[in-house]
Amino acid sequence: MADLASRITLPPAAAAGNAEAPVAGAKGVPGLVESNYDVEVKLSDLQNDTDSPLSSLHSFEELGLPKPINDGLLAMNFKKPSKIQEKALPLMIGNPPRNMIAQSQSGTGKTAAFVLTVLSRVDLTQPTQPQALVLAPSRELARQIQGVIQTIGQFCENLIVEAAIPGSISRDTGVKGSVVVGTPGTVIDLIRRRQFDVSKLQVLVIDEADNMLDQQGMGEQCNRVRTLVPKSTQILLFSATFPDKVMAYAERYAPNANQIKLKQQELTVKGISQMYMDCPDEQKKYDVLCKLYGLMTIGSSVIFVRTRESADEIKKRMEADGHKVSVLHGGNEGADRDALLDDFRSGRSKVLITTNVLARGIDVSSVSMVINYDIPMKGFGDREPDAETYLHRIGRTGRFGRVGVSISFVYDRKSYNALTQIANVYEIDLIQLSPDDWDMTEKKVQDVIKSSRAKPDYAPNVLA
Ligand SMILES: Nc1ncnc2c1ncn2[C@@H]1O[C@H](COP(=O)(O)OP(=O)(O)OP(=O)(O)O)[C@@H](O)[C@H]1O
Repeated sequence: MADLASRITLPPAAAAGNAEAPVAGAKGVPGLVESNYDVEVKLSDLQNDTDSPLSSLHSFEELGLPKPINDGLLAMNFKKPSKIQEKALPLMIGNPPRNMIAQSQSGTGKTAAFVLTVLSRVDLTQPTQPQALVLAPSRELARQIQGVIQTIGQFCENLIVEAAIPGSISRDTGVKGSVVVGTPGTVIDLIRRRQFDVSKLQVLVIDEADNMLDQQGMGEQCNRVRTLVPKSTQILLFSATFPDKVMAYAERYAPNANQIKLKQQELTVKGISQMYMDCPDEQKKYDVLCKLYGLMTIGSSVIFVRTRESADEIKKRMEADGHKVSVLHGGNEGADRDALLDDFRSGRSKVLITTNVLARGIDVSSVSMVINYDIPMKGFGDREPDAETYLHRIGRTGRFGRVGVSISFVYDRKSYNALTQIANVYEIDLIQLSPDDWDMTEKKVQDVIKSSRAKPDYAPNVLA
């Protein structure tokens, strides 16, 4: 297994985020419980470094957004825009409205970029008339985005933000929000049952657009939504990844769009130290996972596995071995899923086992470690590595300048080859961890995680 091992040159991620000032997350988001644990980064340095995706030359005020929106940004403690916010916002809020296809690394503030556009377009003299629709691939992400809109929009009088996710709107009520955030299946059902009037829609945002427009997945549903909204609706497509085969379709979905794209080598986040563990066999993967438990609970951790069944199975085994873990996947009831994620956000649970359902978009700033217990593979045949999902999974850590560790487990030729291919796609050098030299493994992981200087109590929204 020489290929991966010979590429051990990634500089310690610690260098990317020298601890100093706490960074605001989506704190105080209504409906979302916030963590009392957080890590610190020197954001001011990153935002002045022009090579960083967090940098900008301008302030939010220079964008000319209405005062209530600027007040919301202040309340979030967003001092300066990130690069994607600085570049995309002027193009999106201008008139006449133009479509946008925007790509930026995970955790760099794409949500606020489209949320500010949505808020600048809605006419709140008609607060119950749906005017903006945001589509997301999971209920968890839809709820999170709803919370961000409510927080940034907290000074926008009469703003109503509704979630259109399974179980959120009963059959005898209509959608009564100026902004609606939902999952495609539920949104289509609501439109078909005439509970959701889309005739006055100004903006349609598709978050995680490459995933959403993929014809193997929710592409058909998103297409239907597109045909149901007015032709003049401004279309905004956002993601950290846009593989070529989806990009061609995206350009048809959002014609004449302004485009902000990244090169393949720019996609990884510098603050994430990407490591891998070469395990002797499948059984040892579990043993190594348990040994890592102490390191996982320095901050919070997410363990990604391939199937719901293995998620449940690993939870059972870990609990029997005395470890406290929780599990969230698509087989759980909606209300349970909400409660499980709220517990994880608040730090009540610190190790979350999940499937790809949480691979995209979820923003929990205390996550300092991501484990790929199974390497992500595409489709049913499991033949091809899923490089996009890998990037989104590891992007659950290292949010907005923070540092974090990802550890991918390999144990046979197939998993090893898959990880090698993923590393080649992004031209990344993975750091090898040895299951036989535990002292060194602990040191390598701790060096990164401890450099993020975990604080026991979170000081909400205060930037030094
Ligand atoms: N200008 C800003 N200043 C400070 N913090 C910010 C700013 N913009 C966004 N953030 C914070 O950065 C974090 C990551 O933002 P966000 O969730 O929008 O990332 P993203 O680019 O959508 O990531 P992903 O690709 O994983 O969906 C959030 O906690 C958000 O509150």
